[in-house]
Amino acid sequence: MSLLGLISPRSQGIRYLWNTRFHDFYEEYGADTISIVPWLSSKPQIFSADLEVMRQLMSGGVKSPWFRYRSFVLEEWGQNLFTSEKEEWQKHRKILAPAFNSDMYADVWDQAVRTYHDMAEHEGWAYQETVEIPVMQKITSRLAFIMIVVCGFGVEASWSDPTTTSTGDMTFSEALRILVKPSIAVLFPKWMRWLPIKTMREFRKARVMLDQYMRVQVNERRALVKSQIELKEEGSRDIFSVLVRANEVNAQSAHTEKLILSDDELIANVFLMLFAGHETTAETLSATFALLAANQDAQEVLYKQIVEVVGTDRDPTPSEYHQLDKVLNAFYEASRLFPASFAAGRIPVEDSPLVIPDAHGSGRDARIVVPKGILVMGDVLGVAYNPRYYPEPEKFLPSRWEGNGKTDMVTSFGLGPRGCIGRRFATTEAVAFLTMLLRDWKAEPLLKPGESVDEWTKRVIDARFFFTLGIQDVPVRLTRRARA
Ligand code: HEM
Repeated sequence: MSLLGLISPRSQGIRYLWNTRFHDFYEEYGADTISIVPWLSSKPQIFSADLEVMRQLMSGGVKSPWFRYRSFVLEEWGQNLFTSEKEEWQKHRKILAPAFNSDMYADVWDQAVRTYHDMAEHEGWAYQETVEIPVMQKITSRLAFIMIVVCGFGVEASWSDPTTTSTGDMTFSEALRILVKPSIAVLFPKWMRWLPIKTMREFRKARVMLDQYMRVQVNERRALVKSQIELKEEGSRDIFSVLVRANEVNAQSAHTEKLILSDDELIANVFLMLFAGHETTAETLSATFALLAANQDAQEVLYKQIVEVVGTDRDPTPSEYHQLDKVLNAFYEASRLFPASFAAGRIPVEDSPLVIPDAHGSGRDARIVVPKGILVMGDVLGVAYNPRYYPEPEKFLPSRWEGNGKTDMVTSFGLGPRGCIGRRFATTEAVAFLTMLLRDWKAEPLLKPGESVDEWTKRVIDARFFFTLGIQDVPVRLTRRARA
């Protein structure tokens, strides 16, 4: 979409995709894939809410001619798994994938449980019967931040760490928080960071500090990992340590020496985790709380399963993840209704065929060739609200994910070999945290004076856009559940 398109009242800016998700847009043209031809200037674009078209665009691995639309935010730290294509992408994926293993997920689970206890203690919830949370995102964002800092970087972080920048030197945690909070600083040209504006100054300082810190860390961990390998000792399980270790092992092996990341690439990938995994998880979790608060029956189903599986007097263990499938399904359903990554832009690097299925009875599939350089937008929101795939798409129905193979239809984490590498990281964190919180508390809408639940739902269950799609501020009231 052009700048003019984004600001024109007819297009309603970036909310256009949200406002058209109920398919009137596609129905108007009798197709799930349409082309948009600008009146004055700029190239035509193709939009598709068809799952088959999305598969062709998004699933491609090393051979795919469909390159991702460039993301300046994710390029901030250099080439990484998200921004690279073809053989370069394959190299990054092969090195990173082993870090996402069952040990790491067990670590994520334990850390999410620990963080819940830490939060309850520091927020003073222990002796309260009700807790009012004006903005749930403040909780989920801090959780997601701690998770990625501890399990991604291997750095200690806790609920009581300061959240604002002190006037003295920044801590590592503070600097990360500045970079990770949705800031317009990343969107402006780099020279603008030298302007005498507080946000820009802080951003620049945090950026420089983290860069220096990470370079020292790479060297220190490399030395540590080398000695661990020699002594055949087990290393730490955070992503950073696992990557440094994989790099060292590969560097020592004649067969895999091509699978080595430079220091810059290593750092770029660790920061990518922070960006790709923080806001996405925090917003989806907040949406899950909002939807469960507005749908008490669905919340009771989860509560029942949590008590059946875990009981009320011990913490859940990582091996119970699969038994808590109703909790996972609620998170999946929230990610369908509020897909953080709401559109998948792809541009072919050569003229490329695209099959457009006959979704509305036109008689046959269309086979087109998309010229090199034309933007094709996989409309993730359009698919998520397409009644051909999800009956009554606007309803929050976690039970739609029950049954064998149903979760293959989860599109909110991407598709195929280029799908989200952090999917299990996010779902593990979510299931562990939801289990802990919903076992202790019943979540309900926190209403304004005189407001009804319907009015709350209208106000809150609505999209908000920044780098990703999120939900409006979620105000929730927690009431303590009686323990058996
Ligand atoms: C609810 C949480 C999350 C959602 C909804 C989500 C969604 C997605 C989607 C849709 C893609 C594919 C985008 C495309 O093809 O254009 C993706 C890719 C990716 N995600 Fe996530 N993500 C989440 C959490 C995470 C976490 C926790 C991490 C890291 C710890 C992560 C790391 C990545 C990376 C590195 C890629 C690029 C993979 C590749 O290109 O091979 N994500 N994510």
